[in-house]
Amino acid sequence: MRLKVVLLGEGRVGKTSILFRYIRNEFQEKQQSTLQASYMDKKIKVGTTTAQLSVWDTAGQERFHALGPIYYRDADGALLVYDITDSESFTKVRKWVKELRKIVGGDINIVIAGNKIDLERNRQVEEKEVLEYAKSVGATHFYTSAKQNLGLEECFTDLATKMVQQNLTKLQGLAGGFQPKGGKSKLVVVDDTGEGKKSSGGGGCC
Ligand SMILES: Nc1nc2c(ncn2[C@@H]2O[C@H](COP(=O)(O)OP(=O)(O)OP(=O)(O)O)[C@@H](O)[C@H]2O)c(=O)[nH]1
Repeated sequence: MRLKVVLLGEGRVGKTSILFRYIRNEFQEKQQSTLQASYMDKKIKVGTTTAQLSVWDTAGQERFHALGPIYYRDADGALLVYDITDSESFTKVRKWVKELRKIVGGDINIVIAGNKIDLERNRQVEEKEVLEYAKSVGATHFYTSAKQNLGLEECFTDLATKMVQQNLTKLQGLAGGFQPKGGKSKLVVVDDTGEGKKSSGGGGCC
């Protein structure tokens, strides 16, 4: 099962760092700003299902905001990242949630990550506010540190679990759609040649 995740959030909150730490276990103190979106793949196991995650990193700077839909419109899930030392970056999360719900729809899976938890002493975003907000929009919230490799496995596992469950439910729904009301499935052959009698009786082919 292939699943697409998009990382969204204000510039400098740590999206690229989260991606590099989660997939390659690398971290750079002087990570450059993203100018072009890119993605990395990772296999993840959820129960008995193996999913191939394509995790897309997007540019957070405001001037790139209009590009957002290109990356998120066919996403199965979004990881919305803010920096716990920057309250503006949390305000931006609220905007992303509204935008995603409006454009992609209510069923996109959302996880919120409060990054840079290693800088707790400089915290600007109140925990109570974040947790209440996350609950109100049906998202889960995790604290992460790309620098110290904290919370990332939990974050992606939670998002992957939601996406896999949603996909399995959709697949079951589709399979159910082919079941005739009577229960047993029947193959109905529709003859559109106008010579139905000829082909159905004789046992010959074509
Ligand atoms: N202390 C600390 N610094 C971090 C952490 N994650 C990222 N950084 C630093 O924050 C800065 C910005 O990180 P990026 O990963 O480039 O942030 P981004 O959200 O991808 O930024 P844009 O590409 O501009 O959207 C870099 O200097 C990182 O080293 C973290 O968990 N803790």
